[in-house]
Amino acid sequence: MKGPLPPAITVRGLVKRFGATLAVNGLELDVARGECMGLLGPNGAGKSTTLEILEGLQTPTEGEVHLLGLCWKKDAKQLRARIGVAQQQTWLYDRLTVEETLALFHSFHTHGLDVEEAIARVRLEDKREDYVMHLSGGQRQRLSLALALVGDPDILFLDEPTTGLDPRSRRTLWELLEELRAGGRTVVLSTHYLEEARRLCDRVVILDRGSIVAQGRPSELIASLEGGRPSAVSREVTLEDVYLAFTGHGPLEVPSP
Ligand SMILES: Nc1ncnc2c1ncn2[C@@H]1O[C@H](COP(=O)(O)OP(=O)(O)OP(=O)(O)O)[C@@H](O)[C@H]1O
Repeated sequence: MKGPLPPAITVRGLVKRFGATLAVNGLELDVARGECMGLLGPNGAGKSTTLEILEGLQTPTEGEVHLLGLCWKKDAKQLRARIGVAQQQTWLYDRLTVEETLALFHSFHTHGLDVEEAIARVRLEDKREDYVMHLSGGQRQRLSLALALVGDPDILFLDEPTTGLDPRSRRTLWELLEELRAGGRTVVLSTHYLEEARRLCDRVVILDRGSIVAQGRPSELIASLEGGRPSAVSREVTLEDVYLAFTGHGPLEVPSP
């Protein structure tokens, strides 16, 4: 008899050192299937390093990482086919069109979305025949997302998917990501935009200096600070307050455990 499906991601005792720098310091993480989890934290907190280890692009110094019950050491080929990655700066061929770029990436996969479907998912139909070098920043980001989706992955990793975009392009991308979420895919994204985390993520993990300083549903984290609101702070507590409080820079006090 088949047992329950393994969780999307489990991380145990993850450590990554670069020389004297401790980039990730004993991380423990579980991501359920279909969950959208956000990694937040100040510059240098270890978000990209953590994502890159999950994506198989870096090897951990210590610890265990399992994705869909598989691990990079033994099951790299299988895992490659089951994850999609959109990095902060995806390297693209400027002299290919949108359609050609997707066809190329599609050819790397044995199954997945067809090119037309991937183009439609990110609403680039009217840019299909444009060269990549003529795309705007937001259109490039949407193409990167389509490239991550073309293999129809079980887990999608997005490293700061909307950094550098204007507010309208950011909103367009949020709408696309909300649709993906609704489709039940597991998503892990890193972001500096708290509004993005609040809008898209079921759960956020706040990292600081390689360790988790807080985690939970955005609404739970906000509620956890409500009691510590000093009278000087009469407005509603926001996710920004949570972020600042847990990284040691905010006006609200973190409740003692
Ligand atoms: N290849 C590397 N060699 C040496 N140090 C590194 C390397 N990659 C990351 N680091 C260091 O590890 C720490 C964590 O970096 P990381 O890029 O993971 O942080 P981050 O949270 O993604 O930051 P940001 O928000 O600025 O992208 C930093 O101190 C960084 O300088």
